[in-house]
Amino acid sequence: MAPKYDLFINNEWVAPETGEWISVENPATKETVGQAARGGEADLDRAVAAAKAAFPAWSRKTATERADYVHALKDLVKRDKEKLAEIITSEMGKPLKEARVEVDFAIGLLRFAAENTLRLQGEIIPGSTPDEKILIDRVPLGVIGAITAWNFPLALCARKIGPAIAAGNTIVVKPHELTPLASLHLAKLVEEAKIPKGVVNIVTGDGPEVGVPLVAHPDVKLITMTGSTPAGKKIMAAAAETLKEVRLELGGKAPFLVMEDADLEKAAEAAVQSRFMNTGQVCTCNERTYIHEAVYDEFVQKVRQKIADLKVGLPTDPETDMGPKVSEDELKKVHEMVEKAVRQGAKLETGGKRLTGGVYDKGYFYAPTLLTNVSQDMDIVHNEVFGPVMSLIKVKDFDQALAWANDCRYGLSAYLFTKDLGRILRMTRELEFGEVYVNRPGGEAPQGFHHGYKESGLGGEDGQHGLEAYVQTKTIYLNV
Ligand SMILES: NC(=O)C1=CN([C@@H]2O[C@H](COP(=O)(O)OP(=O)(O)OC[C@H]3O[C@@H](n4cnc5c(N)ncnc54)[C@H](O)[C@@H]3O)[C@@H](O)[C@H]2O)C=CC1
Ligand SMILES: O=C(O)[C@@H](O)[C@@H]1OC[C@H](O)[C@H]1O
Repeated sequence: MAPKYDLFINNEWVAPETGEWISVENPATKETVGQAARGGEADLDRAVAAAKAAFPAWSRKTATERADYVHALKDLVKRDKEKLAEIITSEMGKPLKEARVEVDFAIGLLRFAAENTLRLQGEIIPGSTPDEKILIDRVPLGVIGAITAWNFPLALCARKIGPAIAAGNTIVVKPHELTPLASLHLAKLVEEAKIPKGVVNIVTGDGPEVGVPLVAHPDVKLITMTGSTPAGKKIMAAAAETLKEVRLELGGKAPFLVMEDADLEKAAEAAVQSRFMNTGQVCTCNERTYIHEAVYDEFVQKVRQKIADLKVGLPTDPETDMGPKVSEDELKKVHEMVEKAVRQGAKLETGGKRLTGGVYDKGYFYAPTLLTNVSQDMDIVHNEVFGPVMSLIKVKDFDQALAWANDCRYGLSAYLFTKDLGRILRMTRELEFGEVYVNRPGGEAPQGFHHGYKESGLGGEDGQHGLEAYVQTKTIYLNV
């Protein structure tokens, strides 16, 4: 039977004040796989009050004590890896093998937070008199508000909960309304790990009813959000009312540069993987592939074959490489973008349509799509597709590739395939992206730093820099 979840507030499961629940749909079958409470503002207020009440005791625990709790949570996630992967797949549609990778990533994020909270060091600097010392301490902020997207239902939650609580804060999480189930299972593990009440609270519901009051709440000190650029801008503007810090992980439009000296086989493999992983629904996906004209034809041949080899099907089938889009709306958005690109002169090599027949009729399956003859002025080169559509653009040299890569309002990830160290060094200076993959496919590490420039966001997450986002400095002029 599909599970029905209440809200997780103060380590208790409480019914929403709205008296309503959201049905969560499997995008591969349209079956209901669970129900999550439709929270409202009063629920959110209760959750923030619980988090605020929990803060003094939690922040007074030693870093080691907090780390032990986060380790315990991580161990339970590890224990439930298969169960969590199944939940992710059922609510989001990514192939089970990718869902397992997501669980491993969540484990890595929790592990990093637990292992590194003792490294949140302060500073001692000379005072203004011989007897004075100035201490710059690092202290937690208080209640954190976290808002997540649907493409990584578990990892995005872990990415925010781990460092926030390890650093001594308490947290209220609003998962995406399409995919709340993995985070609710995580809430059960928070309970089992005996993390004290009120430290982690999960309020499900949609953006206007839970997200908006979370951002507006005066007792919430920092908002960390993953999602679209338009929503991120609204959140930033709303947070200004209470002068809250915001950390925003937003859209991307990653360029993938393939130069004439690249290992073409590896580049083609990585380009396809980085485009079609999670059905193209990752902010770091290869959204536009720039290929040097000397190797363009050979590269097209290689990616055409690799795309033809992709098996689209039920995400629970071990043979499946690519599952459905997450929703009907998302599928339509992608299809309209492809149609527009073709109207603007792109050549549709393969795909470009919804898949039908057999299992496809039940879900939101879109054919892996290849567009050639794409030019820099087309809309598809500038707007985030977030779907299984590969756009190939021919460039005459590295200068043109760099210029076109930077001709973009986003600045999260980029890819470069070349053996030329001079080009690699030049790219480090000139490419306007916060995360660059050189001669490898995408996929960030928990110890790295996931940070977008321009309209891709603000602040960044992961690693030591990401952990430090959850503390503020306190300057103490110490005189005895
Ligand atoms: N950065 C990324 O990795 C992601 C980017 N996207 C992009 O966003 C597009 C739309 O996806 P959506 O799910 O509609 O994203 P969205 O940005 O609307 O939703 C993300 C989260 O923000 C919440 N939210 C939305 N508006 C809010 C507001 N004003 N105040 C507080 N919370 C708010 C939502 O309830 C959800 O939990 C996708 O097609 C894709 O292009 C989607 C998912 C992840
Ligand atoms: O939201 C996104 O798409 C990214 O932040 C994504 O989250 C987990 C993946 O590893 C990231 O690329």
